[in-house]
Amino acid sequence: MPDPYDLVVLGTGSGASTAAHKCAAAGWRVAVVDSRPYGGTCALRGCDPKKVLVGAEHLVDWGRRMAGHGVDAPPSIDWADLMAFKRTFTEPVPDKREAAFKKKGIDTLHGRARLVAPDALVVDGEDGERRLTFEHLLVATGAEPAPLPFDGAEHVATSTDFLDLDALPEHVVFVGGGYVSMEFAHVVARTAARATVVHRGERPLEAFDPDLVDRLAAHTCEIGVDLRLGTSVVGVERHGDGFRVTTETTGGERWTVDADLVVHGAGRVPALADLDLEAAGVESSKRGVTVDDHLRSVSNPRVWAAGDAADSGGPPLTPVAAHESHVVASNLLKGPHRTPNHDGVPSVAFTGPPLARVGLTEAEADARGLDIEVHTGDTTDWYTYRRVRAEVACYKVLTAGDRVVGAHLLGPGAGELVNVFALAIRHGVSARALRETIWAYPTHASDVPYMV
Ligand SMILES: Cc1cc2nc3c(=O)[nH]c(=O)nc-3n(C[C@H](O)[C@H](O)[C@H](O)COP(=O)(O)OP(=O)(O)OC[C@H]3O[C@@H](n4cnc5c(N)ncnc54)[C@H](O)[C@@H]3O)c2cc1C
Ligand SMILES: NC(=O)c1ccc[n+]([C@@H]2O[C@H](COP(=O)([O-])OP(=O)(O)OC[C@H]3O[C@@H](n4cnc5c(N)ncnc54)[C@H](O)[C@@H]3O)[C@@H](O)[C@H]2O)c1
Repeated sequence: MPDPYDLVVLGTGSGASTAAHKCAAAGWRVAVVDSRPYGGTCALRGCDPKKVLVGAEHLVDWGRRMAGHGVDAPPSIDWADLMAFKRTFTEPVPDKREAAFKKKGIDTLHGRARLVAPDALVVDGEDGERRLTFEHLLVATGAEPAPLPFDGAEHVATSTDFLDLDALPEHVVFVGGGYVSMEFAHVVARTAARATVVHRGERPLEAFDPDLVDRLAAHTCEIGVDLRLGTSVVGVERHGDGFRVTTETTGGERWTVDADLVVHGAGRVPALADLDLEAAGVESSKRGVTVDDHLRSVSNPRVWAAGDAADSGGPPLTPVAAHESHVVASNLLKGPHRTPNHDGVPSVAFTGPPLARVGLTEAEADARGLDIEVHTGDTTDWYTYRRVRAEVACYKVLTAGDRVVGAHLLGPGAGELVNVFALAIRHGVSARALRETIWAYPTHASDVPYMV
């Protein structure tokens, strides 16, 4: 294998792949390194397997809502079968990804990477340690579950463990009330099992519109999830065949709940801990590798970062990691000229129904001093939502003059519809243009003119 490399890429997920492929296509000598099977979080342990489970959950929920309205016997989830179906998506990924790298002439290394000098690293693999030197390094090591600062943290399963369960235990307690916990709790609620979410904040899904979150939170309780707000998990211990979870409310009251499984949904942090960045003079913060506007390390010009491991100001989401990988590739090949554009990045919590946002919240628009108009309403009695017997559906769209600056959607189809508003925000499509577009009917998008 040639050494030094023009580019070594740490990671094989969304933040890594584009840069590796583009630089190899330009004739660079490239190596990729991963300590886990190739493919990264999204394809193997995140978005893709999660959405397979969510798809089944939505089918069960829709079937339940339609029961007695032309549909008999709502479907039910067979967990083992669903997991087998999920694995048809995840299992082929590592070999396919590695073969694609190799086909482009990229060297593929397996093992844990650690920096040892400003231009060198060591890969600790099955065949022992191997030292590599590089002209450029891309850190795309992603994120990992945040360390939990309480006794018994070793008993807490990760989202990766949850997504690979052969059987779903009777009662699952989730620590935290963000994306992971809320999405998984809604899946659990559509099985024979029970879910409890223990969240320390006053609302779950804190980055979303508070009014829509309140509706979703109420619905979450209605479908049987025990949602404990203003409550922190402060300890987990073994108890019989399961676990006892100790919690404390903001008022200082202690409460315990017994669980068959406790799952970490308490946030993720950049996976930099054992990279030894200091050895290469690479500065980082708790949000990732400290980078300039071009995603280059501020302290070591050989080093670049993209995705969840980069302190780029972008949210830790797959499309952002992929976009940043493009930006790094472009800057590596043509010199630093491109900056990432994080405007109008949509985000969806795939609960049942999904909750989506893009652009600014009302509070963020106020903080920027924007003179906004708020278009909001309950849509459960609109045709689109009555037809599927939606129990909860609403929207809030923010405009400043003729400009759409934020959109917040809750209800079936929200995860697709938000992309229309993302297009408008990112490319300056006016509210008037959205009203005057001829949308296919009847579709979720055909409601857009009534929302702006
Ligand atoms: C359960 C879950 C669900 C999610 N759902 C969504 C969703 O629906 N939509 C969405 O947009 N985002 C979702 N995300 C977030 C999304 O998965 C991430 O933002 C995205 O995968 C980040 O890509 P990345 O390339 O930065 O990192 P990753 O895909 O995490 O890749 C990093 C790679 O680096 C490797 N690595 C780390 N350290 C080292 C080392 N020292 N040496 C060698 N290799 C190393 C890791 O093994 C990993 O393969 C979800 C995340 C989770 C956990
Ligand atoms: N649909 C999606 O796009 C999707 C899905 C899953 C994950 N993700 C990504 O993964 C990241 C991590 O997701 P997540 O759900 O783990 O974290 P999160 O940051 O969304 O939410 C975690 C919440 O847990 C709370 N918390 C922390 N410790 C606690 C404790 N001891 N007791 C009670 N509450 C506690 C925090 O206050 C926080 O609000 C997200 O930021 C997101 O970028 C995205």
